[in-house]
Amino acid sequence: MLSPFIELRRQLHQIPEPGFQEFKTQQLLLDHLAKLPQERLSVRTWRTGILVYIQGTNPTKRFGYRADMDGLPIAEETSLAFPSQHPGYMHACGHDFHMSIGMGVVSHFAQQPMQDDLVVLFQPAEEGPGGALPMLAAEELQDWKPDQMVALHIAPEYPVGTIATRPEILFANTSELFIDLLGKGGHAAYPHQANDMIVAATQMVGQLHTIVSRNVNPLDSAVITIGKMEAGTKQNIIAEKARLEGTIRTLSADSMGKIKKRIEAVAAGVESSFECSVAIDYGSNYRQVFNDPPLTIEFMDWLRDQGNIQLVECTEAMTGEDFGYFLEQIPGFMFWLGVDTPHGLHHAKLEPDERAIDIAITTITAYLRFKSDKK
Ligand SMILES: CC(=O)N[C@@H](CCC[C@H](N)C(=O)O)C(=O)O
Repeated sequence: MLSPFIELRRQLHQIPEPGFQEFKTQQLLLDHLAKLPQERLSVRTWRTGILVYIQGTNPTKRFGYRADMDGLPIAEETSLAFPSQHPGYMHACGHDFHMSIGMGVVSHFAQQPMQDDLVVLFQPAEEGPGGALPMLAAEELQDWKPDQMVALHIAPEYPVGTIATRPEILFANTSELFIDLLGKGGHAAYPHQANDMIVAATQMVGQLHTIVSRNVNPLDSAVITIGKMEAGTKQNIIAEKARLEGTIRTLSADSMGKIKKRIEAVAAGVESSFECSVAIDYGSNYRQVFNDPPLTIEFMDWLRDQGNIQLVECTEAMTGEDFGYFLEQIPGFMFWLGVDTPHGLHHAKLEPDERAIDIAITTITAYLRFKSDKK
């Protein structure tokens, strides 16, 4: 028989929704919560998110676990028997796993409470525009703010039964990047009477790709990726507009500032050489995920003592996570959970191994109980 949390994951997998539109997801989670023993549970909603308070038996502290909720605009290409029912949307970053693990943690402590209190947060919009910062500021969280936070992210590259983490920086600083170029359209046969924004945009992409290699210290990692490019209406019309959409990733906050200055200089150059206008919008920006060193080292030592998990001390990743905002205000850490699949995060064929769900629930509940009993 399937574990109830694998079943829940399969239901969640079928209803991926964009950030702050996780309406069905929220309802499904609320329905699940309603079926649990209610004596120790209090539930609040915030926008499309949910906050669950589980009262301990003799609390002196409040722990927190955070799961993100949104899906991605990817058309699923997996061979799963329970694919997305929302065309063009997919849980391709494991948030269906993160939520079902969160529900597993709630369910465990609702039935077998620990001494301390626990708040489990189901947070919308991690992929953008970012739910963590407004959730942290929300009234609903103010009197429930945890003293320590933990979160996980699925990791396709590690076998099931593996946990990878490190003290200090785990994930990078990120900034979204939206660039709108406006020139002059015209007839394809009269290029001299127009300013072609396809040519300007492709030149600009080339120049943007020199920034990391030429302007950033090679010992300080950074990434600029343009993931989307839009321009033109028809093959014989010169494009008046073009739009580039991308993301910037850096390990140091200093490099993020430098890169933005260079992007603005490149934009000014494109404006003057193509006689066009270039508008830049940095969208939402996420703080690095900085794992509290003493808590992370304590967790890693505890994991080693358990003997049932393969612990990897990993390097930093250039992925971003708005959980970084939680860690800026509340000590804690994030870790990678091995789900062993050949396709990476944000891939249409991502098929994480579901055995990792129960492993994560067992590990997190045992760790929180160890922390709670350690007084
Ligand atoms: C773990 C993961 O894949 N996170 C996302 C976070 C998105 C950040 C933001 N919307 C951006 O694109 O800069 C990631 O893409 O790393």
